[in-house]
Amino acid sequence: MATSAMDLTFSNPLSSFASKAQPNRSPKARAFTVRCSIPLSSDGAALGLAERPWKTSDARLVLEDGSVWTAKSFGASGTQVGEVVFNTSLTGYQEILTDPSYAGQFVLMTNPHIGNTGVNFDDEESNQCFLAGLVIRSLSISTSNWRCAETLGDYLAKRNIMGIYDVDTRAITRRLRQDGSLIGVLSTEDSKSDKELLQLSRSWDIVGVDLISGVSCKTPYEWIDKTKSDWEFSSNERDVDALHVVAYDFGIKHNILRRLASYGCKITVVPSTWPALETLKMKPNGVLFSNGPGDPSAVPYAVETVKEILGKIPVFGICMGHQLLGQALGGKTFKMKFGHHGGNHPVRNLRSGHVEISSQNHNYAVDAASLPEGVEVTHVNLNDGSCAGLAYPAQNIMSLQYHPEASPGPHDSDYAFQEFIEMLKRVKQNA
Ligand SMILES: NC(=O)CC[C@H](N)C(=O)O
Repeated sequence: MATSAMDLTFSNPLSSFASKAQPNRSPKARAFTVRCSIPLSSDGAALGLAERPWKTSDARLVLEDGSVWTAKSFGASGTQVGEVVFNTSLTGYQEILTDPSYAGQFVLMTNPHIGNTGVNFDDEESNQCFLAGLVIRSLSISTSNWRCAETLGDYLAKRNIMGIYDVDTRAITRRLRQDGSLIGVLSTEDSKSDKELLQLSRSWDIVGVDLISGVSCKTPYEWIDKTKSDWEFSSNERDVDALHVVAYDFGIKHNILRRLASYGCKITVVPSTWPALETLKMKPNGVLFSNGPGDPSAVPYAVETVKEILGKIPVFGICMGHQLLGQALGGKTFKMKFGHHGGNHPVRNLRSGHVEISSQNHNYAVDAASLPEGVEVTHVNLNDGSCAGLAYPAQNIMSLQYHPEASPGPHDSDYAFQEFIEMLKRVKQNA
């Protein structure tokens, strides 16, 4: 049946409350617009019944444990293999889709309703979607957000990323919690049997694979963008005499760079294979080792680079960067059962005693017991007691297993950037 895209404007039932509470709010905020498709009869008259504005073809997700989950497809079609992980964030699916650390993984969102805010120009965490695919319970029939530029389905289709909906995400999450992360194959191709897909899932692995070389930039570049005014909740002190930070791109999220720029840093982003010697020649005030996908044990060349820089320049490691630092200091990393993926992980800062709610995305962790003397565990994940942060003050080293740039997620951990800046200033003053 033919459809006609149209905008429907509704008055906001909360508008009288909103206008009393925030008298300066623009009148626009009192109405909202829903983009939807109305099925048309042959003579073009609207029938009044909403029809789903995306194609609905059948898809299967076959897990390595032999289970087969039928679903509807959106985004790209085809056959794709990857590791299935669940993410408990309630918001921020666009930042999650563009987080390069998800390369090789299917992200299953536990929040059942996804797509309602569409996608926009501001929330990209990188220039590409590197994840294997998106698994959700229900795809929103409409988008209603003032920043929306495109529907989620169109966005994924253009980036050739597969998505499925109408799948029992609670049941799969329980299975992953019980059995650990599983490899899966997602397919829209009827010609492939369940058995073939199962074989494919069992012949693929994510452990021991270097995934950072596929997502890192190829040549160095300068970064200047800052976070917007809604992030000015902390001091964001701007130094006239800017601190120069070299950021190793293992799959870096843009908000890490935006936060550093907002704190007054001049930033040079370098590829994962950039020699330590070249970095030392640049005489930066600090080095950042970024987040990144995959197994930290599969990238010994990156650990070597970190080792060559430690003790010579103050460093900050985030997520993969933290794991590489742990290894460079002589510690070990291990694969967790199903990892931490979400915007609601409680972490205790052991120095201040404060608990922060943090944004996390990792499947590996540093084994705190393997770390040499002098290395301090500064943060602990309160869900499972795993190591969430390290410091080695004698060598001006600090790191976090989670995401202080909080995109998406709560801003509780932003102070870590301030601590990094203070460390750089201290070292600079004492030089
Ligand atoms: N966000 C990240 O940097 C992830 C680190 C690593 N790839 C892991 O899964 O543990």
